[in-house]
Amino acid sequence: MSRRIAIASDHAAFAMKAELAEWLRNEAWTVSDLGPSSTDSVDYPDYGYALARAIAAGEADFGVALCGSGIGISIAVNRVPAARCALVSEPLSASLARQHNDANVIALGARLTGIEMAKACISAFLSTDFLGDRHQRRVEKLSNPQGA
Ligand SMILES: O=C(CO)[C@H](O)[C@H](O)[C@H](O)COP(=O)(O)O
Repeated sequence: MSRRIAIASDHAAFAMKAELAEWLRNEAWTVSDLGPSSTDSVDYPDYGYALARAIAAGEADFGVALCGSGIGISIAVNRVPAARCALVSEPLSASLARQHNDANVIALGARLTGIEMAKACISAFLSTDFLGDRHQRRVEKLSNPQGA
């Protein structure tokens, strides 16, 4: 299995991004840090789109998207059709996002979720497979918002 993961944030989650990137590298993931590179104030859509484009281009298998609440960047990521981003705050939702939704990006809120809970969510996400079957049909419909 390929182990390429991209991570991006805004300023509010810069410290969490740095810690999670180092942790993921220690967990044997090849990590692409898509920024930002400082705590200067930035706009989460810019980084969410960069992360989603990396997923769409096949440059990463999974993504981690971070902002203060996780809300803004998850909305941005989900505007790129190839990305399926799940905002979570506990590990069961992270597992279900993989099992039922084939999510390829996990979003977390650095101002709401502690670092150890964030790691637990990411561990659950990355160790869980998509179940397919009836969920496949539903996930395919996510790529066709105009309907059949
Ligand atoms: O997008 C968000 C809220 O939906 C994030 O929490 C952002 O990180 C937040 O809006 C940034 O706020 P700031 O006051 O500019 O730090």
